[in-house]
Amino acid sequence: MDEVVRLWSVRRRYGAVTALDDVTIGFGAGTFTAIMGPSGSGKSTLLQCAAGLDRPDAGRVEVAGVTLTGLSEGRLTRLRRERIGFVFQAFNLLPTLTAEQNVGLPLRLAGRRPDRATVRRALADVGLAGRERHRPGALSGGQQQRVAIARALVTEPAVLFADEPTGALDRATGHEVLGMLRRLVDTAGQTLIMVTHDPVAAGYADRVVFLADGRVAGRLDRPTPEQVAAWLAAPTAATGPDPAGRGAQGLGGVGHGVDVAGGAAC
Ligand SMILES: Nc1ncnc2c1ncn2[C@@H]1O[C@H](COP(=O)(O)OP(=O)(O)OP(=O)(O)O)[C@@H](O)[C@H]1O
Repeated sequence: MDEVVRLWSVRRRYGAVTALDDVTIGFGAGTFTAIMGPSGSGKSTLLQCAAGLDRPDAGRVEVAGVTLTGLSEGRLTRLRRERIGFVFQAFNLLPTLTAEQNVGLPLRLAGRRPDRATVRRALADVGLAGRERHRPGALSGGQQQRVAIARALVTEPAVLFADEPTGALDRATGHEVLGMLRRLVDTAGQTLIMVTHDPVAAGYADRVVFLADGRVAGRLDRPTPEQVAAWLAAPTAATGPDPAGRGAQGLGGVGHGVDVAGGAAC
């Protein structure tokens, strides 16, 4: 399978803290991956490095066939604008702009005149036809996140990164947004990489990658929320020093599709 995003031996330190430690991982085209792990395990750092928002100290990152390492700030910014979409927990919409104007913003930043039909289609694709003139304050949390998703997708990015996209939403609204993201992957072939703490949210993904102490500690294919919760409930066993024991202790009863990677490629 083609990989849209690939990291090779990526390391990122902040002073004495090693946030990412020799991470090698690939993300297939048209797949939905959830990144999970305890607080401080390096999830956001992984996302930021993969999206070109942060630069690793060592290793290589490739997005849509372009190696980010060594790109000038200008070229990196252009690549981010044209090939990468990002959705945050806090929506990050501009409150004085309408939904339509918010969605058109990335096109303006890329020096393109937003075509009204393109912007309206992006809003319709996330179920917001008829809300084009609403400002964020007149929209519900779920609708605001849909505007943010339309904004991230309007440039037709090769990959969409989402950092806790349902963290600020109630459970029912979160399900709606996750269902919509799932459909984007299934029907439009969107590649999606999402950080989440929520096993239910991770259950929408094709694969869960678990981080611990800045390393890839394991992965779970076709995850159910119960399998994800079982993994998270035994992180020490799952990432312990004995590779043979890790699988047996950390994943008891989890079933098929489970792999303990221990920092190796996924
Ligand atoms: N800009 C920074 N300066 C200093 N330390 C940082 C910085 N960013 C991250 N770190 C540290 O790197 C480690 C990994 O942080 P990161 O935010 O990637 O973890 P996370 O798994 O996303 O955590 P959380 O689930 O709490 O958001 C942590 O120890 C964190 O304190």
